[in-house]
Amino acid sequence: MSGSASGLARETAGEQARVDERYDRLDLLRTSTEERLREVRAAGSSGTPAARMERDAFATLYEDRLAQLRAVEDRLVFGRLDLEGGDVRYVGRIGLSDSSQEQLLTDWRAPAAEPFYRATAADPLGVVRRRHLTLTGRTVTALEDDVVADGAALPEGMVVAGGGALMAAVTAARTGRMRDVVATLQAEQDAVVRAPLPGVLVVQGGPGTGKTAVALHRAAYLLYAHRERIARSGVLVVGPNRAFLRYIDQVLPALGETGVVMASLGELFPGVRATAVDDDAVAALKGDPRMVELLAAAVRRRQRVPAQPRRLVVGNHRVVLRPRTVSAARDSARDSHQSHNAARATFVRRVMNDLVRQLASAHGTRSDELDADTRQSLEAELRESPDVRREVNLCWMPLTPAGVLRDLWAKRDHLAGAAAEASRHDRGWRREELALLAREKAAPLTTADVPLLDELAELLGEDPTSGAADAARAARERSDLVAQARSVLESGMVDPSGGGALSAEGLAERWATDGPRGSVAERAESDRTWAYGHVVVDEAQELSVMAWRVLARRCPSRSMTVVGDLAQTSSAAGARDWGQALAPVLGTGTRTRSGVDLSRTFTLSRLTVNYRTPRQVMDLASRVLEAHGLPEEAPSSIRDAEVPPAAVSAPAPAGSPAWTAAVVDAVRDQVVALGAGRLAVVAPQPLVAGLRSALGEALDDGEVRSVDEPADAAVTVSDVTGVKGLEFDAVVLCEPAAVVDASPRGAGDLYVALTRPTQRLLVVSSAPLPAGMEELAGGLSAPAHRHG
Ligand SMILES: Nc1ncnc2c1ncn2[C@@H]1O[C@H](COP(=O)(O)OP(=O)(O)OP(=O)(O)O)[C@@H](O)[C@H]1O
Repeated sequence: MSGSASGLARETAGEQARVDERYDRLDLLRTSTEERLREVRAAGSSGTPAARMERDAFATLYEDRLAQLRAVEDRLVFGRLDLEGGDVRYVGRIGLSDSSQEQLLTDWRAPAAEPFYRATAADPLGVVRRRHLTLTGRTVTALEDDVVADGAALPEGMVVAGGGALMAAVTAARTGRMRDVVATLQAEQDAVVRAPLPGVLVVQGGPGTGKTAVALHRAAYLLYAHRERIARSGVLVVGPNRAFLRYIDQVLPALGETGVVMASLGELFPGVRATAVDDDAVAALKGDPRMVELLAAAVRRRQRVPAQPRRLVVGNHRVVLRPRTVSAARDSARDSHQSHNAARATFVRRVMNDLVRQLASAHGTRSDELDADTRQSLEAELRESPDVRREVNLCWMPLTPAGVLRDLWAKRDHLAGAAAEASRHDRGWRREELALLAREKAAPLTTADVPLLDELAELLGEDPTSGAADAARAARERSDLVAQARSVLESGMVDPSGGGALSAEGLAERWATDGPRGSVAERAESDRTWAYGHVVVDEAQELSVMAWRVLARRCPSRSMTVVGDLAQTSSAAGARDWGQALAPVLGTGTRTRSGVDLSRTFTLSRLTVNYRTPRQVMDLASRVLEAHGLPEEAPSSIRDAEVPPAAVSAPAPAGSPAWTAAVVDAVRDQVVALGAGRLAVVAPQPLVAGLRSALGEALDDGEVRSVDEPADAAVTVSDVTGVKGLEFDAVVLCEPAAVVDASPRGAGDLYVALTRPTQRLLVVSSAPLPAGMEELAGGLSAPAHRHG
């Protein structure tokens, strides 16, 4: 069933008029918000502090609203539902109503929009026809209809347009930035997006199944649907590295959400931005649960008892720091079960008591006769003594996480001693393992160090002398200020112009839950002990036990969305089983004294359709998956490749000049064949630098980039780790056998590399192709033949 050409033209013109009406409304809201912002700013910095704070608060609010209204420009309206009974509902990025409060546009996250994603012929949810509108700029360029109700039930004269909004979206050339998929979210994805807030939801899905897309849409959905519960505590999205976060950073703003905190694993500790990466084996050790005991032992070993009594000069007198006294003080400080820095006060008090007694008797006074003033002056005398300060500090120093960690890696005796002590509680540490962990004191902190810093921060507590304490204090002060600002607004100061989205009620309600925009993000980022309302983890299969422990601390409510693919695990500390990986989050093994199991469970959802990779490429990747016995089934693709995957055999060993020339030739051919679009050259790590410089010389200036550079480069050269989670129109994969051999999880890496292209895959290899790729090997062509 389909409409005639003229019927379709009429239909399109009708939709255009409706779309124009909604953009007009958007324009009006923007103009009035701009106007209000101008007025607030024009008032300048005059008036009482309360009035200034009030204006600041309004300015933030208007800026926030304006940013949101601007962010939804692209594809503001994308859906229409024709409902039984004749009602029509438009679905778009935000909710809009006209001046008489008639709903013009339904926010995609509202319950009323759900049938747009969920209605099926079997369960039409009251929908007769679902229409996808494709816009270019503000112009309607295509319509596509699904008849959801029984065709016979269609109202007379209803036009049904063909098209392919999903196909158009998945075949579009990639820009290097992820786009939202709100217009074409599929039912299995929508079910994940709208899943209930509480608990741990694991989304297992093969490559290209939209896990990242779904995770981000879910964050936006939760902030909309449960704003009152989580806006104040915030949502944290964790990705593997900065390049990945840059790739996804436009999705949430386009969905109207700007206050989400995005962090890579290396940024989860306030004040640290670790980008250095350890070798696999070292990272695996740093992610090992044995680290918990090792770090605890390292801290305990910094609570020292001198082997011999120490004579200390205090003015003209002498006192003795006795090992027995220090040992007793240490025991009572430890018994307080406080963190190291907090318990130091107990330790010092106990030691000082003994020293005060000695000094009193040196002065000829009995300590049991001391009045408070005398006691205070004796203590002051002791504190002024450099000997006392030094020796007491040596026994129980205030410590910082970074200081302890650097010392642990740099000082052999520290590490060996802590390992020996930890081994009493835990499986022992082998000498070779300790040798791997050793490092120069000046070496930069790595991403795998970050969870260890967090663990140490738990053991050490706040160091009153460190910058972190200042930052936490500043965050608390800011938080107080925000509370004050909120109360000013709540005390009756409302927007006098009223009406529309910024009505008095709306404003008051909003301030009660939100505070000024950015404030949650700012506070959360600078406060290690911040408890997020929800945490979303992408590429979750790569996280070590130690990293999961950090996330468990950041999210005491354990409301989490965890997305990943066990078949793509490449880090040695990563997951092979979700239940095991999540043990630190679920509290697995936690029991009450009477044996009641307190551990939580998680809900598992699966995504099964690959929207990225063409069928022929995915088939190849599935054969690799099977041949190497990787867990999980490959997803099915929704479209065929225009060009099937191919392989060329390189004429000389990898890395040689002739090999490099063959790769450069292959890349040049692909760039030409691709036209517009992005290409990745993926190679084993040792070959990356050579390829990057050869391609830089051979191709046009500025065309070749590493993944760390701006993502819109035409050609990216990277190892597999760098392209994880990303996608490219074409991929030239070099030396797949070496990718497999490079690490115990090499087959997973090959699977990742093979599933990056949206259109073309070309393999260049000097060695025989690995298991699963035999069919491609059958078609191996020598470059000379190819070019001949
Ligand atoms: N419903 C959809 N409509 C249109 N495009 C979609 C849809 N779902 C996913 N995509 C597209 O498919 C591609 C893959 O999505 P995404 O990167 O989220 O997958 P992934 O499961 O995280 O993949 P990987 O595990 O390989 O990192 C993206 O380009 C995304 O925009």
